[in-house]
Amino acid sequence: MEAHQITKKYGITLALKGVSFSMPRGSVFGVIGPNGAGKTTTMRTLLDIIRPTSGHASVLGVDPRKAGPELRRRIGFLPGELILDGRSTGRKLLQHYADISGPVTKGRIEELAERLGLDLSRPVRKLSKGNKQKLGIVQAFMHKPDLLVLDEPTSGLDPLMQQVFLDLVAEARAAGQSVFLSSHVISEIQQAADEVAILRDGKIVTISSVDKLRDSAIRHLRLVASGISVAELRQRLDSLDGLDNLTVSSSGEDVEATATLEGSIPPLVQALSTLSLSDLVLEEPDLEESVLKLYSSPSKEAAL
Ligand SMILES: Nc1ncnc2c1ncn2[C@@H]1O[C@H](COP(=O)(O)OP(=O)(O)OP(=O)(O)O)[C@@H](O)[C@H]1O
Repeated sequence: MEAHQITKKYGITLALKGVSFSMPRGSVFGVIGPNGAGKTTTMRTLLDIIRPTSGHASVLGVDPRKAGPELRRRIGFLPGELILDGRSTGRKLLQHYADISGPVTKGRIEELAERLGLDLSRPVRKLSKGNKQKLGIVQAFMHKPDLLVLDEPTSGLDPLMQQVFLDLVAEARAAGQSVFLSSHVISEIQQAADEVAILRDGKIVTISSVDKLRDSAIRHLRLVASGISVAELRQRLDSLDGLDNLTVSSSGEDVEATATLEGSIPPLVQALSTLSLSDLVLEEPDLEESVLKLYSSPSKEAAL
């Protein structure tokens, strides 16, 4: 799937300001961004539910504006706001969708429903929000489409069901299907996606592999040293690249320092090598913190 400089205006609101990306077939591509960033609008233009103001896209190698039901059948779409016929039972509704976008392998709907703990015999109007979302997930996955487009797929799902969903994504990927998903949950993107785009204010701020994003993420540092003054320790750490939010204080005989570290570790290890340390903690990179920084900081507008 490819997008080239897509813009979308709603009246005077410029919802998309030139969105471009390329997603290799068979990969899982995640989009994250704050509310109103343009995630849903991006998906809708890719699926030709709405027309872009300018720019163009290619979906499964086809221009979605020119493609008909044949392309739609190759796509499984889970919209952010599901509108379902409340009078039908889940089973009837899914059968109806299967008639439109099938073929669906016999037993597939039941298998997915069972894995998600979804009762297919209940009228849709009596289902909870999470159970309606499960129905949406089943209809997106059931016909094993070449491309899955999923808008906030785990919204309303409990942690156990979120894991089932992640399993379904992993299986789709293993079967060669492509997955384009949006999420507010960074850990979910981290687990599910190969690549992640961060969308902010109608623009892609960063496209990066999840591994690269993790490498560039912020770590928290805490150390306790003895035989050194507060001023000396501060001086030694202050000059390190990527070290921020440094605090140094004395506690009895010892000196304690805390900081955040963004970037490589060896210079830090070298700076600490001659210290007499009684404690040293360098936490797991905090992807969430790095991403939230990208949501708001104008200085990070370059691809990682
Ligand atoms: N039909 C519409 N008419 C007018 N403005 C719209 C319409 N749909 C979206 N917008 C505006 O376009 C911008 C992008 O909205 P969009 O729904 O794509 O964001 P989003 O990233 O999906 O947000 P969220 O995380 O809250 O779902 C917002 O400023 C929104 O108010």
